[in-house]
Amino acid sequence: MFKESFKYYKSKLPLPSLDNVIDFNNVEKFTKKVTKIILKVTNGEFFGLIPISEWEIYEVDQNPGLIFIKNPFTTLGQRYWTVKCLQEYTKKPNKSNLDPLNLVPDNQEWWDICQNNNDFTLLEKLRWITLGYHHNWDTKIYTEENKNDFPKDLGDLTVFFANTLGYSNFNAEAAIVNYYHLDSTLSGHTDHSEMNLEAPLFSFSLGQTAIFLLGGISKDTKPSAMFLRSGDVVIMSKESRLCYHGVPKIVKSNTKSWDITNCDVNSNEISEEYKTVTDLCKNSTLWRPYGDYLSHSRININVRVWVTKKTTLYNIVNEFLFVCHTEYTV
Ligand SMILES: O=C(O)CCC(=O)C(=O)O
Ligand SMILES: [Fe+2]
Repeated sequence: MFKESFKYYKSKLPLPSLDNVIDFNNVEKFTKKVTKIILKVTNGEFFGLIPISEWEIYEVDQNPGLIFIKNPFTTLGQRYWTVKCLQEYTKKPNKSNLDPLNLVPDNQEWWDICQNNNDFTLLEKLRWITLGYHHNWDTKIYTEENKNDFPKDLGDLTVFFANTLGYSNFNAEAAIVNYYHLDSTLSGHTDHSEMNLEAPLFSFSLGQTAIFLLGGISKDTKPSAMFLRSGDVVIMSKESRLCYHGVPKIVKSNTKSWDITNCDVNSNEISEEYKTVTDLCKNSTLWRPYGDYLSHSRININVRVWVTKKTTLYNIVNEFLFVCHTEYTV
């Protein structure tokens, strides 16, 4: 069933109908498929995010544990993470699919070469990078020998989401950043290599829109299809943590939420840690190549491992309380 849906949405001829794809921008149409979640926590702030009290959060009824947060990022927040994913996280010692191809000389950076030489071919060749504990694609394992420091800013962001959702001991230790173009797909898979399979996965999307499929623990379950747009956050927790998922199609978005200039692009209250990159984001000339990239690509940051097992009584109680305070139907 998963494969069938994947093929259906991937097809170019005939093009699929997108009528059944859950659209959180038009949630009234899907009241029988999603449940709105009201958080207990309403205060707390994090750089680049709108206040928690304004977050729109849903759970997909057919997939308990699949939590969707409709773009909680500000314009500046989306720009910040885009710049980090293209210009900084792509640097060594982080690993990428380009490493074995030897296309980037040791003393140079992928993003700089692409920009200086206008090298669109090299730009499009980047498909993934890994951060922290590097996922070994051949053995599908993480090891102590194959790890680097996890970026503090991305760790802090993910922990902020985890704490807000009731995962009070979450510790971001590894991530995969996926780079998609308009013809890219990601076939159905489960993420089961992590040592701690109880910890949720956090996924942050930027740029073009994905059709995301989430099925069951075997390929026999018909998956739910949903749009993931720029800024949307998906959390695969509980029963959904080990379910089959994939991206059969990228669709061109008709809005650019990373380009709404009257948002907070000019905001001044930015802490030192974020200042250099945010200055770049606010400068329309310096921002342009990043905006151009987003206009034909999608970036997905998948913070996916919590190697350390930190189940405490406090954790269990906290997660239980979170569930108790959430249920109500749209
Ligand atoms: O791009 C996405 O939304 C999903 C990525 C994913 O499933 C993965 O990196 O394991
Ligand atoms: Fe995955």
